[in-house]
Amino acid sequence: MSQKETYENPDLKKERQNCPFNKEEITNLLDGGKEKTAERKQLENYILSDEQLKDAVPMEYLSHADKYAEELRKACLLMHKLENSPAGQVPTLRALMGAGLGSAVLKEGNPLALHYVMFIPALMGQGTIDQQAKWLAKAYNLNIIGTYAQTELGHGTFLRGLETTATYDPNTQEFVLESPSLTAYKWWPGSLGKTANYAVVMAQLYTKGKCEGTHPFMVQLRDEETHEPLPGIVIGEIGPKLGMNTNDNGYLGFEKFRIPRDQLLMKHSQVLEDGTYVKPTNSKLSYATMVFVRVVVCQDVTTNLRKAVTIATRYSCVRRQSELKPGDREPQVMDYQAQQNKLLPPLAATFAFQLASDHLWNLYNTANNNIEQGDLELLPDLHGLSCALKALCSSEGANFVEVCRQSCGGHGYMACSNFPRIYGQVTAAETYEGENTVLWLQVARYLVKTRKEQTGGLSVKYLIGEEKGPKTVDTTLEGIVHLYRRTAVGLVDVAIAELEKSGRKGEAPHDAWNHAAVYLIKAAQAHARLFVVESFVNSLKVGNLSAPVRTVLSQLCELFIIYWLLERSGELFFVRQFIKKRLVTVEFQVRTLLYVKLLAAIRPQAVNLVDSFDLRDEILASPLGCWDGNVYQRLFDEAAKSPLNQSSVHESFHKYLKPLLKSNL
Ligand SMILES: CCCCC/C=C\C/C=C\C/C=C\C/C=C\CCCC(=O)SCCNC(=O)CCNC(=O)[C@H](O)C(C)(C)COP(=O)(O)OP(=O)(O)OC[C@H]1O[C@@H](n2cnc3c(N)ncnc32)[C@H](O)[C@@H]1OP(=O)(O)O
Ligand SMILES: Cc1cc2nc3c(=O)[nH]c(=O)nc-3n(C[C@H](O)[C@H](O)[C@H](O)COP(=O)(O)OP(=O)(O)OC[C@H]3O[C@@H](n4cnc5c(N)ncnc54)[C@H](O)[C@@H]3O)c2cc1C
Repeated sequence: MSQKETYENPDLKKERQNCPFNKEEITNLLDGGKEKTAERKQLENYILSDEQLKDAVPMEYLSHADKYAEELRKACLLMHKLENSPAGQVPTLRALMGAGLGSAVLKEGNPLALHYVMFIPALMGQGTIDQQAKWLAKAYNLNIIGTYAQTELGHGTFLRGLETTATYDPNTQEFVLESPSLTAYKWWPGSLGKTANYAVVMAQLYTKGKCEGTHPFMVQLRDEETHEPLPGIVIGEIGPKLGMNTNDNGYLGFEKFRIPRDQLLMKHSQVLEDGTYVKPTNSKLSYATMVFVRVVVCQDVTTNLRKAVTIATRYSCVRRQSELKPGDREPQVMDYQAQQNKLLPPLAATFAFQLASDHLWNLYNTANNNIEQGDLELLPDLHGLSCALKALCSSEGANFVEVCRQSCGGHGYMACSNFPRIYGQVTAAETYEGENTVLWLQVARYLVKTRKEQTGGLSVKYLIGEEKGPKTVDTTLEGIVHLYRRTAVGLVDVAIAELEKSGRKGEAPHDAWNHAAVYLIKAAQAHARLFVVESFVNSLKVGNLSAPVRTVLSQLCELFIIYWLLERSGELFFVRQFIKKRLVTVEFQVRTLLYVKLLAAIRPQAVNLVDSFDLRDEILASPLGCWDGNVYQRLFDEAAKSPLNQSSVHESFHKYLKPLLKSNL
């Protein structure tokens, strides 16, 4: 029987009556078309109907090692199912690696994720045709399993500071890999601890006595039969983390470990037999794998946020608490304006982030195709935008997930609510693939350069030339977007002024940069927000939307844009001409009024909107968020699974508590 034919909480039922828009239209929009929705549903049925992929007990009750073994069992089973998948191989892999369908089966992280998310992309992006011919088929067929080993105990951010060396020996035509210190040990790579037997390793390349910087090397780590580490390889797992505990992050040391010359991935730079080094056209091409992951992380974080918002919104319409009108029945907590203020901005953000991530994905594909043809023109814009959106979506996403958890009161703190796992994954994305502050500073570097040199890519065009648009308060959506633009330009100018002030005081450029960091980061964040709001507004202008869907999406768009403006109103004060014209005060008052009106207007559609995400109960994995709203029964059922409830008196009572009770302390 489908979940929709069973019990349905009466409050949720009421929320779902008279929905003014077609939910399916939004589902199709988010999936990328009707056919894509059908394909996704088919894939979900195929995967989620398999009894062997279900958990016998909740993961929280397993030991660290058992969790890993259990997730690996399911991960391998999923790979066996790949062949007969009703969707294509790539869509299936994408669904299984990320926060959507994959998370319904592998709740604590997929031990094979790095193989698909970084190892294969690194081979494709960094390997020559010959190298791809040698390893790609093996990797796709899972004859070998790889990871991406870059970060070390001593350095994650500063890649030029990596210590692992790969020294070319022309006599044997081999590279000798070495970890010269404890801090040189690779530390963090996912799947490295126990799963992978190969890795793309980033190491400082030495040839003819000279260091040529970090380069990617294909390295076998374990015997293909016994899985034992090869002689000269020191390997292990780094231990429990805040989340993602079955990604088996690991450590790796090299003791004069030799690999053949042709295991340097040589698509962009080469070492010839005699040791001659051939430079790449751009030294940052070896960073391309990170760019790919930054792009997909934006989509992944958005999927996770959608889960959190669905759980919190449904729960808030089932939960009744306190008194709104004296003497009346306790209201649904969603009817408190304070609760709407918590949940409707993240609901709107899921649309804003998805639309911006779609833009980034398109830019990535175009830029990547051009790079394959030797045209690197789009690379700076791709780097700037991928850093900006990765940092924005993950940081705002993590904050929103935490707000969703809080909006569920005590029950949101339960492990079974799924908030701890969702938060663990989203906050990890604030750190991995470039720590966010570091990425903001990369964005700022691009903005300052563009503004000063008056040349840059599409995403920074607004920094070139004089700003256009109204100079007074304009209450249209376009007017607000213009305010965002003026703020973004204004903050870059403030940061540049700060840099120049330090320069006039005689500070060296690197010191001036450090002393302007607060302004630089604000400028980078304003730029990222501008891109997101512009994407949202522009997406609503085009496309084949029905009038009711356009109405509700426009309300969400407006709410989101105003929400951010109010949240970040302090930043308007940095821009001098806003204060001069008393723009800030007027804007603030007008916007607050409108914001509150929009909360009330969207409130009745909150459940219908999260329903349109079409996230199956197995993906939400939370008694608080299930479609039927049978929250209390499901919480009780979850508690029944606790090992502490398997006997009326636990053995520890006899061992510890009883002697204490009987003693006379
Ligand atoms: C089919 C399957 C796929 C499906 C996927 C589906 C779902 C997956 C979703 C989720 C994933 C799930 C699981 C994965 C989980 C975890 C994976 C985590 C993996 C990792 O966590 S893996 C390690 C990542 N670790 C970093 O992320 C290090 C950060 N640290 C850096 O990134 C650099 O260190 C930096 C940039 C800070 C300084 O680097 P530096 O010191 O060398 O730079 P420097 O300052 O000298 O130069 C500056 C000049 O380079 C340009 N520039 C810099 N970077 C560029 C780039 N990338 N591209 C093009 N240009 C670039 C600048 O724009 C400038 O340009 P200009 O000079 O013109 O201004
Ligand atoms: C869950 C998870 C999975 C991971 N998976 C992988 C993997 O598969 N492969 C891999 O190679 N790595 C992986 N990593 C490592 C990850 O990429 C690094 O942790 C990350 O890049 C941050 O580097 P760091 O740890 O050296 O932080 P640090 O750079 O030491 O950061 C510490 C603090 O210093 C600040 N800081 C550093 N540099 C600057 C600067 N220039 N200006 C201002 N502030 C600065 C940071 O903002 C931060 O506040 C993973 C990490 C996590 C958490």
